[in-house]
Amino acid sequence: MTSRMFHLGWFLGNGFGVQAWNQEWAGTGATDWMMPDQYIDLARSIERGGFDFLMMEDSVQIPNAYRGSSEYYLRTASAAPKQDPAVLAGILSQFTDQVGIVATLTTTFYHPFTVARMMSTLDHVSRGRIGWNIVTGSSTYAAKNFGFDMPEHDLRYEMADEFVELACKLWDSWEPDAVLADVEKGVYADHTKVHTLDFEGKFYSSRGPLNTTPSPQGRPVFLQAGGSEKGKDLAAKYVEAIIANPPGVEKMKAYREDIRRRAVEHGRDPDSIKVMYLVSPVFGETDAEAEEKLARRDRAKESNIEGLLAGRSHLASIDLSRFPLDEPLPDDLISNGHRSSFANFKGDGTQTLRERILAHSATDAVHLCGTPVTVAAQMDEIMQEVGGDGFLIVGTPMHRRYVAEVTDGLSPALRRRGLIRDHFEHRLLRDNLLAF
Ligand SMILES: Cc1cc2nc3c(=O)[nH]c(=O)nc-3n(C[C@H](O)[C@H](O)[C@H](O)COP(=O)(O)O)c2cc1C
Repeated sequence: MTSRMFHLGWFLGNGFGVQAWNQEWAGTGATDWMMPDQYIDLARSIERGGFDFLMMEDSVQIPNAYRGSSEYYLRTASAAPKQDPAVLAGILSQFTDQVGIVATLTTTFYHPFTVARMMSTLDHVSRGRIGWNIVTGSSTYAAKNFGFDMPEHDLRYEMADEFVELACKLWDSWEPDAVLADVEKGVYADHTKVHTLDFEGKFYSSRGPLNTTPSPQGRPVFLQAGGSEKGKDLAAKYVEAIIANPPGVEKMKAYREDIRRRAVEHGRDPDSIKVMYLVSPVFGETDAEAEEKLARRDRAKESNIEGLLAGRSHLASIDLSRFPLDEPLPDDLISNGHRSSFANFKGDGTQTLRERILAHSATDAVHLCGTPVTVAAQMDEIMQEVGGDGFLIVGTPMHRRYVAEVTDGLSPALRRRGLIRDHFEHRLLRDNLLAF
């Protein structure tokens, strides 16, 4: 049986932040992280490697969850400092031609008009290659930077729904043929085709219209990564790609079936939403070398419990230093931050916090390990089992050597099996993403 092609994205998990700054192979990351160069190299490499898009994480705070302090995060440059991914998206669009560029912008802290205008501008300057990772944010401290307390988890999704509705209306406020640019007659736009909205919602209002013209894609491609019930519903209603991290092939399959069912309930074609699974493959010159590397990484986790706890505390907005390491977390502990990821992390209550922190991976739905040829075969088998639609590679560690392993090792191996594109058929990100 011939395998179906699948999609690849690259997830820049620490956004426009400090990457592998003090590790082997980090290059000049410690001093140059705030400059665009390494991201330009990354974007060009994944374009060569046939990826659909580069997705940049974002958050808008210096974390303070672990021990109620920013000490760990600032000492280790963990999740902070960080710059605005939308600025980087604009730069990357000028150094690439075909790959999609996805920026994260939060619905909880920004205004729909700001996001609609920003995305429209980026879609223009990239000639139709922009995506928006729609997130509701998770950190109490981020909310405080904007002067309010973090709204409750499900309420944030209700706000996000109205946010996207209004943003769509703003993108549609110009009819497609409103721009004439008639130099001879001296008429730029037909004002009768540019409409005010006078939108009055529960959370947002806006007069409109948008003060920029319709962009190549009309609106950005929508992506989303929340896996709670509300998160999945928002995704099923609006997005073209959902990022997921359900552990193991069976759960991956069930997750995809669930999303496709929800999409149908929203009157959509289930093939118009791609489910992409987080993975961070480990490569070696031989399978044995890759296994050894993976084992070394697992051993390194054991000596970095504090770092792992601090990371989880940040994502969950819960100070995990308060809980005994050798007992399970309390049953009734739920997160107002990354709710579904935290529930996955907690497990079924039979393992202690220490066991969970060592066992759970935030970046791997399944473990991929071996030579590029071996990993390509593993991906083939998993995708056949799951049914689609692709993988989102998390660069850990995020440095140029790892990028090369993926784009110049794995991508050619996947191409030889006919699993990923060998050229971009279309100009627009949406068309490439929905092409198969
Ligand atoms: C792969 C992945 C990427 C994410 N990227 C971001 C991000 O850049 N910024 C952010 O605030 N939240 C991000 N999130 C959080 C989700 O979008 C979502 O808001 C969070 O997981 C809570 O949703 P849930 O409770 O529905 O799971 C990400 C989650 C995942 C799994």
